[in-house]
Amino acid sequence: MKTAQAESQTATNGATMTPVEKASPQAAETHPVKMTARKVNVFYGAKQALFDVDLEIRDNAVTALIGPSGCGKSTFLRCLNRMNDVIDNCRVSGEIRLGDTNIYGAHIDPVLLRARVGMVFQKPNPFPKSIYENIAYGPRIHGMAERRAQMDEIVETSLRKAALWDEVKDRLQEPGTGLSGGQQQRLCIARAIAVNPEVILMDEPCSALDPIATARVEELIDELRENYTIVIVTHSMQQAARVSQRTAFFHLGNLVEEDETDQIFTNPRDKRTQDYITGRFG
Ligand SMILES: Nc1ncnc2c1ncn2[C@@H]1O[C@H](COP(=O)(O)OP(=O)(O)OP(=O)(O)O)[C@@H](O)[C@H]1O
Repeated sequence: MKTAQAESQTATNGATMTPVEKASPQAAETHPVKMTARKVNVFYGAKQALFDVDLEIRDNAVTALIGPSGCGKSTFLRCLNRMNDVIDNCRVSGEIRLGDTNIYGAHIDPVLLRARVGMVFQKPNPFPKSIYENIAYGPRIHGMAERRAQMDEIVETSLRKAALWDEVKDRLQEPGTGLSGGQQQRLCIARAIAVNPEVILMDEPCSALDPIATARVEELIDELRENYTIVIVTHSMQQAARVSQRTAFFHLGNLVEEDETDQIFTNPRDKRTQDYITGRFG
């Protein structure tokens, strides 16, 4: 695990945009709220990992979750599509809404929820199937295509949205695992897009990628926010500054502050945030 200071010295290698160049046509605080967390507490057995987290996640914006290792970023991310349900000893309390829907309501099917709130993981994890089948799998189990031509269209559209189509259109029947790491990660993003999500969660999506592949995925994230709500966990403050409009800083299981990204990095309200962004602890 790199310290914040080491990170700040190295992470710029993958940059295509600096914070000042970042396109921010409109302050994200004016965007409608897409997801709302209220008094979220998470326990792994007797150990509490999150404490009364309140957060509003804005539509058509990228929200970055930052903070030192073990502060609860991934735990919070997994609350947003109930991925913590699959961890045996994990218990979540509080309320999380997607639009008007309480996602922890008794009537909610987590499989359908995860189509609306998709996830991209740290390590690219394509299925051991063809590029085509990686994309077609989700739409098929959700009954989204009756005919082959419809499925072909979903596959092409998803790959285009993930900026991968031109690189793979002539080898759709080849294994997804044969792509480069960066292409595999874009394939995983295409796979998430294929089931028409509203929100895409990304847990350190570039940590296994080289600087060029990182830059490509960051550009893609910037394009995707036009149509999706994106929440990204990152250890890189440079990445948070490059790709996000809102940033939430976590420390020891508490959400310390959340604001416009520029505000967090130039004028944080809390001393803990200040200490973290200046590399005093990591
Ligand atoms: N499956 C688990 N079982 C028990 N404890 C867990 C589990 N997952 C996470 N934790 C604990 O919960 C706390 C928060 O972990 P989490 O992975 O959410 O932090 P993080 O900020 O994402 O860390 P990192 O930056 O290192 O990935 C940590 O103390 C961690 O050890």
